[in-house]
Amino acid sequence: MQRIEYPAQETWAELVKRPTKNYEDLEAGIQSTFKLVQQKGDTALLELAEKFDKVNLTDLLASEDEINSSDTKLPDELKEAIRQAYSNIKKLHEQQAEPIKQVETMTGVTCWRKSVAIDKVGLYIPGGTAPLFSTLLMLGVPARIAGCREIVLCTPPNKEGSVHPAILYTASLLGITKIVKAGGAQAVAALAYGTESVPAVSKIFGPGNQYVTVAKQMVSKAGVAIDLPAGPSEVLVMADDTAHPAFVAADLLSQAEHGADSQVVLLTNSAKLLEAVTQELQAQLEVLPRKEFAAKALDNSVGLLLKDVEEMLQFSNLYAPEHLILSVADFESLLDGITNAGSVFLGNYSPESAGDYASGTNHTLPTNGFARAYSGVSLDSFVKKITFQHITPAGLQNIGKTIEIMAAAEGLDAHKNAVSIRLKEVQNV
Ligand SMILES: NC(=O)c1ccc[n+]([C@@H]2O[C@H](COP(=O)([O-])OP(=O)(O)OC[C@H]3O[C@@H](n4cnc5c(N)ncnc54)[C@H](O)[C@@H]3O)[C@@H](O)[C@H]2O)c1
Ligand SMILES: N[C@H](CO)Cc1c[nH]c[nH+]1
Ligand SMILES: [Zn+2]
Repeated sequence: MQRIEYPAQETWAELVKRPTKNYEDLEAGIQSTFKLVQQKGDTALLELAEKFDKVNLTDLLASEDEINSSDTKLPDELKEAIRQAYSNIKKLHEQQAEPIKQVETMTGVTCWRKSVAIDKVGLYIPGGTAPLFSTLLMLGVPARIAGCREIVLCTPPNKEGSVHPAILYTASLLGITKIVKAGGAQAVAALAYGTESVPAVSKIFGPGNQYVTVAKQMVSKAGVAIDLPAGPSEVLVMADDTAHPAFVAADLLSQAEHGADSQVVLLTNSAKLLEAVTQELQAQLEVLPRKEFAAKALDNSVGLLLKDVEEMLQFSNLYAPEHLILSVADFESLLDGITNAGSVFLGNYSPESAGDYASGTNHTLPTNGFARAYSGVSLDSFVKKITFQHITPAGLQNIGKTIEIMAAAEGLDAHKNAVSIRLKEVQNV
C-alpha cells in the first residue's frame, strides 16, 4: 500500500482512479466472445469453458442429481449459516416492498404506482477464484420476493466440471433449477441472446470481474437491462486514533483478497495509526491463504494521511467507495455528510464482512466510482413500476382546461382534441 502524507487537493482526482484494464482492449475480446456465442450457441459455451475455465464439460446444465446431492456434501453448520443469512436478507428486503398509495391529485383525478415483477431474469454468480454462494442469496432472495417467474443462474464450472455444492444448495433453498455452467463474458452473452440451453432474459444481475462487468455494460447498450456495474471489490476505511489498527488492517485485507484488480483505501488523520495499520497489514498478509491476490491488490492501494475528519469525508465522497467503514469516534455526526457510497459500516465493531454475508443488506454494489449515481441491488431492481390513473367525468372537467392549454401551446392539436371531444360530451350530459 502506497502511503502519502497530506496530498494536495489537485492530486485527488488522480488518486481516486481505480486500477482498471484498458476498456478498449477488454471490449474487443468480449465482442469476439459475443459473436461466437451468437453464432454457435451451446457449442461456443462448451469451447469457452475449455479455454477460460480449463474444463471439458459433458453438459452445460447442472443435473437434478447434482443439485439434490449438494445437501449431503455440505457440513450442517454451513447449511445452518446459509439459512441464517437467508433469513436476515429476506427480512430486510421484504421491508423494501412499496405499498400502493392512491393519490387524488385533483378531485376526480386519481393516480397510483404498482410494482410488477420482471418476468425473466438472469443471475450471474461469480466463481472464477471463489464460489460466491453468498451472492446467490443477495440476488435470489429479492428475485423471489419480487415474484420473478423464470430465474436462470449462470456460474463458472469448477475443475470437476460441476458447480460448487454451496451454490447448488443455496439454489435449492431458493427453488432455482436452471443452473448453467458458464462464466465470464460468454455467460452474459448467453443470458442476453439465448442459446439452445439458455433462455434469453430481460435483465441480467450480478457482480463479477472486469470481463463480466464490461460484458454487462455492453449488452445493456444492445437493449438488455442490467442491474448496475458491480466490478472488482473495494473498501475505503476512515479511521482516527480511536480505531483498532488490527481491525482496520483486517477490513482492508478482506476486500483486497477478492482479486488482483481490487483496491482498498485508508484515510486517517493520525500518523501513528497509519504506521500501525501498515505493520498489521504485513503481519496479517503473511498468513493469508489468498496472499497472492491480496498482495497484488495492496500494490494498487493507498493509505492517505489527511488533515482532519472533514477532509477525509470530502475525499471519500469524491472516491465514491463501494464500501465505506467509519472507524472514527463520532461517526454519527458524519452520516448526513455522506453523499457517495454503496454501503456504510459504522463504528469499530461493524466489519464489512457482515454486509458481505449476513447482516441483511445487499452486497451487490456499485464499484469504480459508480456509487456517485447508482444504488446497490434491492427489491426495486427486480420490478418495474407501472403507473395508473383514473379520471372521472367530473375529474375531466377539473383538469381538462389545463391539458388543452398546454397541448395547444406545444402545437399538438390531436392531444388537445382527445380532451375537448370528451369535455363536449360530458358538458352535454
Ligand atoms: N461489486 C460487487 O458487488 C461484487 C460482489 C461480489 C464479487 N465481486 C467481484 O467479483 C469478482 C469475481 O471475479 P472472479 O474472477 O473470481 O470470478 P468471475 O466469475 O467474475 O469471473 C470468472 C470468469 O472470467 C472469465 N475470464 C477469466 N480470465 C479471462 C480472460 N483472460 N479473458 C476472458 N475471460 C476471462 C472466465 O470466463 C471465468 O469463468 C471479483 O473481482 C470480486 O471482487 C464484486
Ligand atoms: N465483498 C464482495 C462485494 O464487493 C461480496 C462478497 C461475497 N463474498 C465475500 N464477499
Ligand atoms: Zn467480500
